[in-house]
Amino acid sequence: SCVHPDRPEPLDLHLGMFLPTLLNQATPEQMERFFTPAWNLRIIGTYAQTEMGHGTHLRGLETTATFDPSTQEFVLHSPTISSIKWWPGGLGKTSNHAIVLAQLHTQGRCHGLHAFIVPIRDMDTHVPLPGVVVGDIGPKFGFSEVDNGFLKLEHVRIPLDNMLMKFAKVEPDGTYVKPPSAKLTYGMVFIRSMIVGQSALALAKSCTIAIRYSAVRHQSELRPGEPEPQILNYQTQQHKLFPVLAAAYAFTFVGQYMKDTYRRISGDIHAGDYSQLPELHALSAGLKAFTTWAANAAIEVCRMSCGGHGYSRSSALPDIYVEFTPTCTYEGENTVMMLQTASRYLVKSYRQASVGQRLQGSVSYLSEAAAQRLRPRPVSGGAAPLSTQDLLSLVHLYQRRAASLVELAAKSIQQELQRGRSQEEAWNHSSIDLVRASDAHCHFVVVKLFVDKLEQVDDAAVKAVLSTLALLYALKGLADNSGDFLQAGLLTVPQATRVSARIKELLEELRPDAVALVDAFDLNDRKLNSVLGRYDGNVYEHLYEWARQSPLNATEVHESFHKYLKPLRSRL
Ligand SMILES: CCCCCCCCCC/C=C\CCCC(=O)SCCNC(=O)CCNC(=O)[C@H](O)C(C)(C)COP(=O)(O)OP(=O)(O)OC[C@H]1O[C@@H](n2cnc3c(N)ncnc32)[C@H](O)[C@@H]1OP(=O)(O)O
Ligand SMILES: Cc1cc2nc3c(=O)[nH]c(=O)nc-3n(C[C@H](O)[C@H](O)[C@H](O)COP(=O)(O)OP(=O)(O)OC[C@H]3O[C@@H](n4cnc5c(N)ncnc54)[C@H](O)[C@@H]3O)c2cc1C
Repeated sequence: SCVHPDRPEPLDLHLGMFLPTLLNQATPEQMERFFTPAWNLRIIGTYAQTEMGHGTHLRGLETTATFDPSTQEFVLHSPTISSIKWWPGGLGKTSNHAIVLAQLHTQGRCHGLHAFIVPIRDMDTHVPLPGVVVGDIGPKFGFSEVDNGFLKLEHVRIPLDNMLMKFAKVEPDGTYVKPPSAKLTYGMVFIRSMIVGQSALALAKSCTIAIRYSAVRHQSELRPGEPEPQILNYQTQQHKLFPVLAAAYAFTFVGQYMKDTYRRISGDIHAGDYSQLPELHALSAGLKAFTTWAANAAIEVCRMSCGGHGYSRSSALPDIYVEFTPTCTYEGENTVMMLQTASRYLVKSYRQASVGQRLQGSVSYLSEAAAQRLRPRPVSGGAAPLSTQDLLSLVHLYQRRAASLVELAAKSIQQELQRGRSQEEAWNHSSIDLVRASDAHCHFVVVKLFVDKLEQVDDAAVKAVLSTLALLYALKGLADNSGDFLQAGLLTVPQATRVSARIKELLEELRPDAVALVDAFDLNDRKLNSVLGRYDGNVYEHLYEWARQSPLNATEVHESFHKYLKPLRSRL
């Protein structure tokens, strides 16, 4: 069948990770030897890092690469059942090479995880090479188009020059040369940055389908005796879908920002300036987790808002969900990514700000908060006046919520230490607070970027409707997380009531533009692949046609009648 755009494919890892890893970590000679044939699909590769026993804990990966100076080769080996590479996309049946992440051993010492290019299948016959046991891991929740595979290496030898050596090196005598920064070998920042844009696309597709269908679907009675209304006129339907629409726009802008930031900082890194790598790691890890969790939940809201037909594959919503949901797991499991952002960036920045350091980038607000803590608090101590119309004041509110939760997490660690717990235990007993702090930080970044984007919009009408969407996104987030704002003294109960009232007004304001706002995503019918989301709104005829095409309808009397039902009857 023709390849459908956006469906997962066996070549995704080749295109999305094998080639980018070569670009980031191969020497010019290795680029010549591997990138060119890989670009021409002579070499088809995957990124084999995860093992059956470890995905998150990279330092726990067991595959070894031991240098043999007598033959100038590395010996790649899977020492235990749990060390078998497990999950890499395209590994099972498609790839003939793999970038294998293994613990490098040379001159009797282990130097940690490094990347090695390992041929796994014969370039002509595609038969697995000697010492290579490779196959598919079996059916999954989805991703049925992709042969996620396993790879067991039995003392497989590769040349010295198959270790990606742009940063770290092994000399012919086995001497290990450290990389300029240990962080350069982690990788994965590229895909995490791209996933933010994938979250936006998944949201745009889902709310386009759900909002268009909600404009076509008529159901029940709003006013006795009147025709059944469009379900999009129900306040509850708007309350489900319009925040998703707002998030789709928000994440589109964040996805663009993430791509631009990745491009800018990876350019600096290639020029030898690694100073921004911590910010890029923290931002990509946090925003990947924040946007995928939010999008994952929102796709289900869109599906359920379409009633029974949303559960039909004809809507495309089940497939969008099944294909999107692993983004919360792969490329860095979301909880772990949130902890990375908090522990490796936010708390570290909080401590620097607390001793007066002026912070830059997305955490500069922590310096403001530290300075604020040194100033005498206002006697009233109450929440500042809340404007449900002024976007900048809402950005400031999100900033203060984030600062408050970062401080709460940092203080929790301090308190645990004062109770006599070890560093590791203190951090673990504060990890719920750490995740909350990361979530709040990312939420602030998203709201701020949405509002910043409005400054670039010249068309008054477009700016007005985008401002309404931004207001809805910010106020809905405030309502959903009112506990944080109340706990931080940033919101009062009367203000929370006003927020709820304002949200209802915004839903009403957006109703006339809702369909135009999803049309603006410009997702054609082929890309949406949804009967419910058709641009022409001609749902029922196409739903009937779609059902008629079902394989089960190839015959009027299915063979099961003769094979099972009829014999069963005769035995009763
Ligand atoms: C163009 C066409 C495209 C076509 C289609 C493309 C679509 C592709 C679809 C792809 C589909 C599926 C792909 C899925 C692929 C995968 O899943 S690959 C495997 C992913 N696995 C992970 O992400 C593992 C997650 N775990 C980790 O990253 C590490 O274990 C973790 C960071 C959590 C902990 O590692 P430690 O070694 O314990 O590190 P720490 O002590 O926490 O930190 C040490 C310092 O290093 C810094 N750090 C950590 N990670 C990074 C990084 N990635 N980049 C930069 N820096 C990093 C960290 O901040 C610490 O710094 P400090 O010492 O504090 O200064
Ligand atoms: C569809 C799909 C495609 C994939 N493609 C690839 C690929 O191409 N290449 C590849 O190498 N891998 C791939 N993976 C594997 C993926 O990267 C891992 O599944 C992911 O990194 C999570 O690791 P894990 O499965 O070991 O889960 P675990 O790390 O075991 O996580 C299980 C639970 O433990 C928790 N946990 C783990 N560590 C901590 C911690 N330090 N603190 C708090 N909680 C913690 C997690 O939050 C989670 O709730 C793919 C996975 C999927 C589902």
